[in-house]
Amino acid sequence: MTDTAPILHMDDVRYRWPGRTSFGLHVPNLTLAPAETVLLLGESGSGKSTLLSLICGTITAQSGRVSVAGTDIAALSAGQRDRFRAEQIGLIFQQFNLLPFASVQDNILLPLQFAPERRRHVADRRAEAARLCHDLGLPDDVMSAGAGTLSVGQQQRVAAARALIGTPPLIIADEPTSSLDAATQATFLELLFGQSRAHGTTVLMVSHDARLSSQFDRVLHMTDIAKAVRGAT
Ligand SMILES: Nc1ncnc2c1ncn2[C@@H]1O[C@H](COP(=O)(O)OP(=O)(O)OP(=O)(O)O)[C@@H](O)[C@H]1O
Repeated sequence: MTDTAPILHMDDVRYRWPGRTSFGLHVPNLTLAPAETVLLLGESGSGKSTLLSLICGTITAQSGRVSVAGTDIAALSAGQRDRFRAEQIGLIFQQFNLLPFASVQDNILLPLQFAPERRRHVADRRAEAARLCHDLGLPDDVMSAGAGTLSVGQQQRVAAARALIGTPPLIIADEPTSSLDAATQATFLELLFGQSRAHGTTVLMVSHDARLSSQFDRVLHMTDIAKAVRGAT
C-alpha cells in the first residue's frame, strides 16, 4: 500500500438491522484518505452510529465491501476482526464502554494488549497514559481511580485517551464531546488534530454540532453519502 491508499473504502454497502424493515442503509461509495479529519453530520436516526459500526466491523454488511487499511473486514474471522479493530481503530463510543471497576490506567492501556503494533509506538505505557490524561485536563491522581468513580465528562476523556494511545491509523468517535464543556472540547479536538498531523491519523467524528465544521478538512452529511432504504430491499 502507498501512503495515499485510502484508510477506509466502502463500496455499494447495504445493511439492515435484523428484524427491522423500517430502516436500512445503502452507502454507494465512501473513501477516507490517510490523515484526513472528517466530521459526519446527520439527523438523529439517520444511521450515523450504524455506519460507524459497519466500519468497525461490529456489524457486517449484507452486501458490498468495507475495507479498512486495505483489508476487507468481512473476510476476517470474528477473532481476527477483534484484533484487527484493536490495531487499526481507536474508538470512542457514545457510551464510552469503560470497565467501571478497573482503574483509569488499565482502561486506557487495554487496547494495547490486543495490538502489538500500537504497543510498539509506546515506549513507556504508564507515562504515555499519564501524559494523555494530563493533556486532556484530567487530575494528576486520576490514573489509579476506578473509572466508574469519575464524572461523565471525565469518563469521556478517559475514553478519548484509550482511543489515542499507541496512535492507531484511524480514530472513530461517536459524539465524543457531548459531555464536555467548551474549553475541554477545544482541548480534546486540539489533541485529536495534533495526533492526526503528527502521525497521519485519519479522524472520523460524528457530531450534532455543525459549528465544528470549519475545524475539519471535510464535512459529510448522511444525506449525501448514504441512502436511507425503507421497506424490503
Ligand atoms: N442494535 C440495533 N438493533 C436494531 N435497530 C437498531 C440498532 N441500532 C440502531 N438501530 C436502528 O437503526 C436506525 C439508525 O440508528 P442509528 O443509531 O444508526 O442513528 P444515528 O444517526 O446514529 O442516531 P443518533 O444521532 O440519534 O445517535 C434507527 O432506526 C435505529 O432504531
